[in-house]
Amino acid sequence: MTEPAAPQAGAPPVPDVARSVFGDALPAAERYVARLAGDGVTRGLIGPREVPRLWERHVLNSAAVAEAVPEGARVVDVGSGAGLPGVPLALARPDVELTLVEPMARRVEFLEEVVAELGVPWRVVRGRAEERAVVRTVGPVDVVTARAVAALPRLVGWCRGLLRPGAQLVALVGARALEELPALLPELERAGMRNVHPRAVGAGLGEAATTVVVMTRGSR
Ligand SMILES: C[S@@+](CC[C@H](N)C(=O)[O-])C[C@H]1O[C@@H](n2cnc3c(N)ncnc32)[C@H](O)[C@@H]1O
Repeated sequence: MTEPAAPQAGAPPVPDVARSVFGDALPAAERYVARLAGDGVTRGLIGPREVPRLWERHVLNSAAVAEAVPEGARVVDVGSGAGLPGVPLALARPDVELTLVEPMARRVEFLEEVVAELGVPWRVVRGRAEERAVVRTVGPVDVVTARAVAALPRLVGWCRGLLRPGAQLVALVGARALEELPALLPELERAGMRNVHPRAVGAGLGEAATTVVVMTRGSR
């Protein structure tokens, strides 16, 4: 995929667990982290205080999503921002076919540069998930991933058109969204989603372990 990464000034050290998560793609993951720590900060995509915790809080936390994604899935990462969780997911799981969807021009530019630097076959699409042109270009897919994009009911409304019936939405959520989940179930079901459940992922990744909410689009 890419040559081994040269150590970069300012890039945080690689945690041991990253080797087992990324395997042969570790050099590519290191390049991505170096780019986030450099360009990502100067261009305002990542806060400078995030740099020391880029691996655990962002990259490994995103790669943990891989556990909830079936083999060979067509995946769209919606509201990808600087590439999270899509980029670490697809580096950890080269079997998936990844599209990154993001409306903001400077973030799209960053994502296109990441794809070019890593020499990977991912698509970057500029637009909002719910736009007809985006749905026409991208969908329908097997899995939509999202981190920190919107509350679940709104996210479902935006992503429905991208999900084929039976496809899954996998959303990384914080503690508050998890607490609110039981109260949201009727609304999510009215929006056509089935089998909505939280799933712990990334056991063994230390502080990068997290929870995703997984739900399946029904047939209507
Ligand atoms: C808080 S950022 C999170 C970025 C990234 N997922 C992460 O975890 O670092 C939310 C992102 O969602 C994008 N976004 C907002 N509304 C969107 C929509 N309707 N469709 C796709 N992306 C959207 C924003 O441009 C922004 O990049």
